[in-house]
Amino acid sequence: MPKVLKSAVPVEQVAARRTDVAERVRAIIADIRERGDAAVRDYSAKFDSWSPESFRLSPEQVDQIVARVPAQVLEDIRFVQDQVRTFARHQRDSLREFEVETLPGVHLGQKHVPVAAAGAYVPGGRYPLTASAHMTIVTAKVAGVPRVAACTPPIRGEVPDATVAAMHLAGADEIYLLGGVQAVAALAVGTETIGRVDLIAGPGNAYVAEAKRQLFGEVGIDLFAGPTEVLVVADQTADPFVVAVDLLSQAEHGPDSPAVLITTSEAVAREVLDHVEALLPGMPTRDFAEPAWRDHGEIHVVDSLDEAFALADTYASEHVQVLTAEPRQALEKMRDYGALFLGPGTCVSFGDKVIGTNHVLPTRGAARYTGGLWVGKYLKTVTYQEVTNSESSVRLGEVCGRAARVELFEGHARSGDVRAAGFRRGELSWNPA
Ligand SMILES: NC(=O)c1ccc[n+]([C@@H]2O[C@H](COP(=O)([O-])OP(=O)(O)OC[C@H]3O[C@@H](n4cnc5c(N)ncnc54)[C@H](O)[C@@H]3O)[C@@H](O)[C@H]2O)c1
Ligand SMILES: N[C@H](CO)Cc1c[nH]c[nH+]1
Ligand SMILES: [Zn+2]
Repeated sequence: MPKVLKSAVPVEQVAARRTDVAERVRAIIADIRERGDAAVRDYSAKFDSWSPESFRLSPEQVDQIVARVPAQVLEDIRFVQDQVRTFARHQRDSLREFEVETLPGVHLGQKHVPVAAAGAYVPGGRYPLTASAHMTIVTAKVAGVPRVAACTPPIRGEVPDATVAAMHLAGADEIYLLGGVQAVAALAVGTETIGRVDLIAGPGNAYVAEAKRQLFGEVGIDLFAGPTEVLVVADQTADPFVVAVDLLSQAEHGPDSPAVLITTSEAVAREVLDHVEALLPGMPTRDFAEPAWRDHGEIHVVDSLDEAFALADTYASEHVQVLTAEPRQALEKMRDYGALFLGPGTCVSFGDKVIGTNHVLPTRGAARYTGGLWVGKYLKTVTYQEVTNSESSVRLGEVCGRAARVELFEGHARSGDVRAAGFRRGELSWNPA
């Protein structure tokens, strides 16, 4: 019989917190629309103790910051950016542009055009999320975005040196030390000093994710990528200590980060619970991990792996770590997740920091309808058409006239009529004299 060994806080409590966040974000966006840069400055001072002369870093400031970063850190940034770039290039090369002739002289085509300007949000209010610079900016540049305006918040008034270095090395065209709703809103609506962009990509806390959600439409967004989530599917072969470490590795992101275990082994579940309790007090980030585990930690014991995968799908979790004897089964059995981590040889932290797949992933159920950030999110898949055969123009014009009139669209019908009649009588041609 399925059993719940640990459950999370009731959904109503979570919903109430979300409503509160949504209202605050709405008020900040409205204020920035009205007062522009002055409001941006006020919120940056309030939330991040940061109110410089200019939020944009000059090339000289960037050079000074990069010079402060230890050589090993820069080498690691370059290594990881190479991994991210390699994977992103494969994604780009997998995209097909084509033109097909569907009727004589009827040419239909598809192209992928990068957005002209993208905002790359690199989070970091609580701790530096340097790796998000690789994920957002390198990927945008592989997609061919000409203007990438990248924002990251200072951390309690301090410049995140490694993150700025990563933004620079990734190829950002503009770097702003600005975070939160104020950064997202400025990029979306444009202020005197920050030019508006066409699309904003990147992860963030509940405020950042909600700001992107509210501004969607006025600006494009990559996906809903809010507070981190992890779900582990484990059988009796899993090492309970590894499971506990992996759950806490993501719970440390913040007090609103869910960590869920679904296992077929009650013995593993009980050991995991003990390890988590033992590990938590020694975690330097326990201020985030403890409330996350207390309020959003769950342990479910189920009867079979099929049941485990089916239950896991209902969470549509951002990350799913599979620690079972045959982890690749998950590729067939699961549908709803941001990314899968198969077997004990890899982990969510590899995806977060080093391996090369993109760590900007859907949260709060968005994995039901989207995958994570990738080259394609910066591209617009557009179509075009051309007809170079008069008989086809006549035929399409006649069908168009009839089809449009069924829907009472007389204006549309006439566009079809003039082509049908014009090409039939030879009054229309491709090279008019
Ligand atoms: N889903 C993903 O792909 C993914 C990837 C990486 C990180 N994340 C998430 O990103 C988040 C990073 O969080 P963070 O806080 O360190 O950085 P952040 O950059 O997302 O947010 C920092 C900003 O939050 C704003 N803020 C803080 N308190 C506020 C309040 N009370 N009202 C309004 N605005 C407020 C501040 O303006 C600050 O600049 C974590 O939740 C992490 O889980 C998600
Ligand atoms: N786990 C985060 C995605 O939700 C990504 C990340 C970056 N650094 C640490 N973690
Ligand atoms: Zn992480």
